[in-house]
Amino acid sequence: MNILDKIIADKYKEVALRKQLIPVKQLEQSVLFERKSPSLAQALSTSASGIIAEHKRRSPSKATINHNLNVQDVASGYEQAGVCGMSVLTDGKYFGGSLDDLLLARAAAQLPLLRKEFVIDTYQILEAKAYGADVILLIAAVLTREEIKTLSEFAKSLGLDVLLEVHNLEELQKSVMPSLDMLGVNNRNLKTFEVSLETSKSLSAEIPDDFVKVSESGISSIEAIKALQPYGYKGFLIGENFMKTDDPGASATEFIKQLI
Ligand SMILES: O=C(O)c1ccccc1NCC(=O)[C@H](O)[C@H](O)COP(=O)(O)O
Repeated sequence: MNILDKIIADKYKEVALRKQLIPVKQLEQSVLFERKSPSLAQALSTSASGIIAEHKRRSPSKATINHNLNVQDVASGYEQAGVCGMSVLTDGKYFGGSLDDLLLARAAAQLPLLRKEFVIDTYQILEAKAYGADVILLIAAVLTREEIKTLSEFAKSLGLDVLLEVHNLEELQKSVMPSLDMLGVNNRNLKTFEVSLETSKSLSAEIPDDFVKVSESGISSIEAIKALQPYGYKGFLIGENFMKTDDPGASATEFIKQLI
């Protein structure tokens, strides 16, 4: 079983338990349900930098990245740096994140927030809205076309943007549909954890122009972004490169200053 299969098997159990504890009605009563979400896709399409900066304590490929930060400080630091959006990992077991992280990021910053989660159920999209997200991630590798359609249309009905993540051509071809806003190519091979920007480069021509293109993972230099821009990428999801520092906001500020 690869890591993604393990994460998803755990996620089905977790979501079933969460549903028992907090009914849908209660999520819908969150004051954040009334909030109009700013669009990350729109922010990326008009931005000179296109940075989506991530809050990431640890991951299956890196046991420790940074456990010494407050998510609220990271969120306000990223906002001051001028990033287009922030990605908040909410998975606990594999990434050390939580929905509370999302809520605290929401309280600290106005920028578009992505709930970075392994979404397999509409319930998680209601949670995303109730805890202040503006964007959800759907991962093509773990969803059927029908599931992608149901989940993305549900997210759109709540006013959320949808980022669909692919790793290869097969995943891309099965997933393209109008209820998606952004297509993300993940440069990390989830079997070997190796990262290669070639994945983004080789898939770019297959992504229809209607979608904002996002390159994800393994981006740690201005040169990497300059190399991806000619392939049409407008968004760049960066986690570890900022989070491994003592002050991710300051490091994003310096990065963007050099980029634009
Ligand atoms: O990061 C991992 O090890 C990982 C393993 C299995 C599934 C997903 C994983 N990462 C999620 C992400 O997509 C990244 O956190 C994100 O793209 C940022 O990547 P990086 O800049 O390389 O930290």
